[in-house]
Amino acid sequence: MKTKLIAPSLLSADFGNLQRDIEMLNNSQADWLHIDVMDGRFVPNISFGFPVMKTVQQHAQKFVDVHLMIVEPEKYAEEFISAGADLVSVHYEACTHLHRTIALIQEKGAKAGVVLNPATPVLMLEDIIAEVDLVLLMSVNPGFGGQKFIENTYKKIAETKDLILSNNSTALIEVDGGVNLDNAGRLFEAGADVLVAGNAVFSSESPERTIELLKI
Ligand SMILES: O=C(CO)[C@@H](O)[C@H](O)COP(=O)(O)O
Ligand SMILES: [Fe+2]
Repeated sequence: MKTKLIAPSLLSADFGNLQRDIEMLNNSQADWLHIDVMDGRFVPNISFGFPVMKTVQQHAQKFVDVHLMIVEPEKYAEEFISAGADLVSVHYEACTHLHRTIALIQEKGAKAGVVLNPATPVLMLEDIIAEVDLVLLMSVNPGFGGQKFIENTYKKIAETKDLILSNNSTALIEVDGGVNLDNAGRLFEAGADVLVAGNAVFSSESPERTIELLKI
């Protein structure tokens, strides 16, 4: 899979014009569509679930990247895969049986990612890194778009890269939260493969142009 991928987050899209925004992304250089699912329990916010996923499935022509910010994600992962998810990422902090949940996602035909909150150390992944397709590093505390990027993420990217290399893993590194035109280049240089961008894309004058610029 090629690196320097951009995954615009639909959380910052115009929900009254969701189909229009998905079509805009289809016609842009966006590589993935990032779908943030929040349950009001794992994070202090509620976003959307299956009805919105249905709209995404009907219109998206891009790889669909689902970020589950929910408790007991193992209960819902399969339904998100049936609804069109190509990749399902679950939080380390939300999984009692992470190994089982990763295997379940892969058995149901999707790629599986593990997500770390800003305060969770990378070393917690030592015994799961060989199994996952992607590590998603949160660079803000999950729950909301438009927050300030946490600088400690650069250190965590380097640690994740080392962990991946020392385990002969092919996992991608994705960074999510506060990504913008000022930090995207440095994040790719540090070793990120995929950058999620919500506010930076959707609050810009030209989302298509911003997506192009985020790759430079
Ligand atoms: O998972 C989350 C937030 O919890 C993200 O995917 C945000 O939606 C990214 O938004 P920006 O920080 O880029 O505005
Ligand atoms: Fe996200």
